[in-house]
Amino acid sequence: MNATQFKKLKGSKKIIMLTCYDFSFASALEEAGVDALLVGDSLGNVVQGKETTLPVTLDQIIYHTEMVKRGAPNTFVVADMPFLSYQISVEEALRNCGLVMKETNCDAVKLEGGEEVAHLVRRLTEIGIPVMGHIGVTPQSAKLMGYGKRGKDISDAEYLKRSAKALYEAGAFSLVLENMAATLAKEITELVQIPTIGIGAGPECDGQVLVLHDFMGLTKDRPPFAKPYFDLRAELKKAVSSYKNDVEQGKL
Ligand SMILES: Nc1nc(=O)c2c([nH]1)NC[C@@H]1CN(c3ccc(C(=O)N[C@@H](CCC(=O)O)C(=O)O)cc3)CN21
Ligand SMILES: CC(C)C(=O)C(=O)O
Ligand SMILES: [Mg+2]
Repeated sequence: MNATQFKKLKGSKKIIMLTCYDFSFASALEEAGVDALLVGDSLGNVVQGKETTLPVTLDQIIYHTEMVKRGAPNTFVVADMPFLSYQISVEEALRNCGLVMKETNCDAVKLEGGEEVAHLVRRLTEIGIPVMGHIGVTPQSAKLMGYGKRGKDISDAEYLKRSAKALYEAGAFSLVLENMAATLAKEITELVQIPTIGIGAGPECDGQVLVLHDFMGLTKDRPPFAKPYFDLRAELKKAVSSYKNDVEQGKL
């Protein structure tokens, strides 16, 4: 699937997306039938144990994306551009996004920001790099804006709607809507002709994304909107105790 085909999923099916950071999970998630994998800069939190996504480097995103695409060669894989890899200048952004495409075989890049990055989305699209936008809570600006729900007052809601429109018009093939009022996410989903992928943005988006470790019930602190579908922490405790019994009873 290419990004133009991905775009056409709007209105035809709900898009199931998870984050992923390595080969084995990528392979298992492809087999499980997810539509798309995001190599999120959330790897800073769930893989590296950092407090924010800010320390994640371009090399780390390349390293993880290359492994994920190898594990899921037939799945749409998006690389999340890390902080400072696309904010300095259009030239640096084109070089860094291009490098990710060259070195990982991924299918698209994602970058955070609203109308203020639309010019960059247009340039990337012009050179053949598909861009997924990301508005609402944007963790790379959490030191400035925090993680609180977006779009609660009229001026923020207007900014987010203008931004969705600007990113769509600049050529973005899809938009992540993170932690925003569900009514606003619904309006944005109706406003743009590209699929919206929600996380904490209510049920009316065209698809949903969750951080894999939250989804599996592995993270201790997860955002209030992240619903676990498995209790991996509890299952690991049970499995370790069963392993311990086998070892102690000389069964191995
Ligand atoms: N494990 C994990 N899951 C995620 O979904 C995730 C990450 N990490 N790291 C990158 C970003 C950060 N995200 C977050 C993190 C926290 C809140 C959160 O706690 N929101 C509260 C308000 C907190 C505040 O006001 O400061 C809320 O009620 O919305 C939301 C999104 C989503 N992303
Ligand atoms: C939460 C998703 C959308 C993300 O950007 C990430 O995992 O880094
Ligand atoms: Mg991210």
